[in-house]
Amino acid sequence: FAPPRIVATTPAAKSSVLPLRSESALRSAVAEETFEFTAETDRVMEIIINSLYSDKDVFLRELVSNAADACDKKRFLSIEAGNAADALRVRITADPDKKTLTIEDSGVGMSRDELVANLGKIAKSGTKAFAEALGDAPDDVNLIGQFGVGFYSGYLVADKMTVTTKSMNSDKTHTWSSDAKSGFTVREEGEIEGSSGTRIVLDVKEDCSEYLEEATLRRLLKRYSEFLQFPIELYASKTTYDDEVDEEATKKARESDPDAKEVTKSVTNVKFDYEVVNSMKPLWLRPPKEVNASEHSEFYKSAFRAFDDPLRTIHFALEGQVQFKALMYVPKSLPFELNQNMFDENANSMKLYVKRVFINDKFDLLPRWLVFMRGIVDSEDLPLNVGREILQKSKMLGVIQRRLVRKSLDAFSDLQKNATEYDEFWKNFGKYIKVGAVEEQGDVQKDLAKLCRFYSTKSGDDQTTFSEYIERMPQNATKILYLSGDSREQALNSPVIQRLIKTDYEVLLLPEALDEIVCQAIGEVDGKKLVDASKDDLKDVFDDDDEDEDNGDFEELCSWLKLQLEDRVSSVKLSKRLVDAPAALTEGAFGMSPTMRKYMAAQAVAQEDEFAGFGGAGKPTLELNAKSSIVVALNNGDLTSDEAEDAAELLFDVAALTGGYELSDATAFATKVTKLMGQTEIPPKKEAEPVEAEVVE
Ligand SMILES: Nc1ncnc2c1ncn2[C@@H]1O[C@H](COP(=O)(O)OP(=O)(O)OP(=O)(O)O)[C@@H](O)[C@H]1O
Repeated sequence: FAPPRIVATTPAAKSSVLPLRSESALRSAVAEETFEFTAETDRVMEIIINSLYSDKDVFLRELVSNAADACDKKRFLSIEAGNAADALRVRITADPDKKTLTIEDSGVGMSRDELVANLGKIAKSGTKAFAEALGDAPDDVNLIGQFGVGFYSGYLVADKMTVTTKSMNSDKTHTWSSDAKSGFTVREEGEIEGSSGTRIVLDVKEDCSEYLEEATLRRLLKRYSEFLQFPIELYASKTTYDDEVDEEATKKARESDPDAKEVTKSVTNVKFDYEVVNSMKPLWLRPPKEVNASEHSEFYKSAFRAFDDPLRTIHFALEGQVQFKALMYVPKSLPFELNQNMFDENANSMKLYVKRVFINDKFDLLPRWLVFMRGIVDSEDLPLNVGREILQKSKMLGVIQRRLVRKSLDAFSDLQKNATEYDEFWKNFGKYIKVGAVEEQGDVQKDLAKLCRFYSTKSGDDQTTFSEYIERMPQNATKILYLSGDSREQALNSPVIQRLIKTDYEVLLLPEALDEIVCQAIGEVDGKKLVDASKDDLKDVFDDDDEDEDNGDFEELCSWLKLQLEDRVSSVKLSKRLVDAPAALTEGAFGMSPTMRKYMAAQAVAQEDEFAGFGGAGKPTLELNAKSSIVVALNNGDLTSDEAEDAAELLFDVAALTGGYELSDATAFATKVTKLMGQTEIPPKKEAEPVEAEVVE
């Protein structure tokens, strides 16, 4: 049955959510202003209209979630003001004759300024990032929601959108309208009695008429709005089979028997009315065991605009002094917003509800290293109408936070049981875990340390955990050694750990400054101290401290080198750690590794603060390899010669380069190397062998 044309007298219009005047009355209203979209918005709309055409369905999810958000806001504001909010609902009406689809809500609505601001520019992340991401996946409509361009997705199916809205805080009603090509107009509709709300009318494109069909709308709304807390009502047909008196048959029957009973017949009646299509039972209130994976998946996708399934689901209720229900998801991929800035404030997606009322998603329900988690907390005891600051400090919130962190840690540690899953997790969220290990203390830090992975001299392309490292440690060994570097290869090739590698003592290789900060913060794992291999004297590692500390036959060379390199080294001594390299630079216990020096210097530049110059703190020690031919030659040579001076400089520069330090004067280094190359004798060209001509028959 074809759905009817909607006229003013149908139940639909009578019970309109937003009590507006008829359309002609609206049109007669006053002055209209014309606006241009910001350049960014224009670009996004262009992308939406031209490239995102493969899954147009999402427009309905976007517009219905905006409508439900508006209802959420109104409910919250009404409670805060001590008023009862009137019936909150969202209504969807298709008119196949006019080719319009209308989405109405009785939410907060928008004032004129809000209309211009919210629907004139991109709400959140901006087009640049949007367009960049689309570069890789030009057809991925799921990105729309993630970029906060939800409203504009309406243009996937509509040539024109008209938004009529009345704000909770204003008596005036305004209409926004745009064909997405030539900016938008806003006009005032004059005073209209009644409550706030928004009505969006889409002029549906010729080739999108399926979105005017009841079956399509019902299917999509079921998918997208099942978990929304307000009634989502679709204007739909209802067929009833009623018994009616069959006059004709009754008359006939009574001709032969005047006392015959009325004859009835069954008739089909089709009525149109609004029908609630969602169950409105929040998922998190249901007993965890009764919610299956596909329900979680649907909920996760619709509540958090995700496009893949969650990696893990954490669903629990806490009873007792503090009561709340929580539902958290570990995402499978890094949420888009975090691509640009790993702690983007807008990326926080933990929603706080108090007794089923949405409060907001801006609370720090989790420490910042868990910013990637998505979820909902519904508290029974938090006050509904208290300011954010007070609530943020409340003890109850502290209890909730601790519990959420604990449950998250349990889930991560459970993930470790599945190597493939954990690899994926670590690739996406490893840096958050590391930041957590730096910022947390006590048991939480210990648990985070268990989740950390690092490259090592024995791990190859895989990474190792502290506990795997400890299992491989020699008996009685007490130190977990690490070395930072610009890259894994650079650390691996550093002369500082040559002998450790030769003697099979494992060293963690840390290619990022954060890794080193993590090791320093953790300090100790299962009683084994974490020690920087370039700072430690390694006495107990090599077990050969019988050799005394003095520099023996090299005493004079060491003192001379110290004088030569006075501004760059704090001391010069014979080394126990070297195998092939002639020399290495090492740091004292309180020194700073080259990686850390560079990191601090970069921070100082970035922040332009008092740390500037900090990178130069402390001088390293130059350690010499007594078995190296160049060191032996220097020791036996004339230290007053220019050649000895050059060799001393080169010795230092090579040690600095291989250790990951930056050369202070690269030109001087190049000059010396060029001079050396000049002394290299390259054998003369070999006589070319006469080539025998091939005989072609
Ligand atoms: N039905 C509505 N009622 C009231 N305000 C609305 C409605 N629809 C949109 N808005 C306002 O317009 C803004 C922009 O909406 P849009 O969907 O483009 O982005 P968003 O909802 O903020 O971001 P996201 O889509 O990522 O949630 C919203 O933040 C809201 O303030």
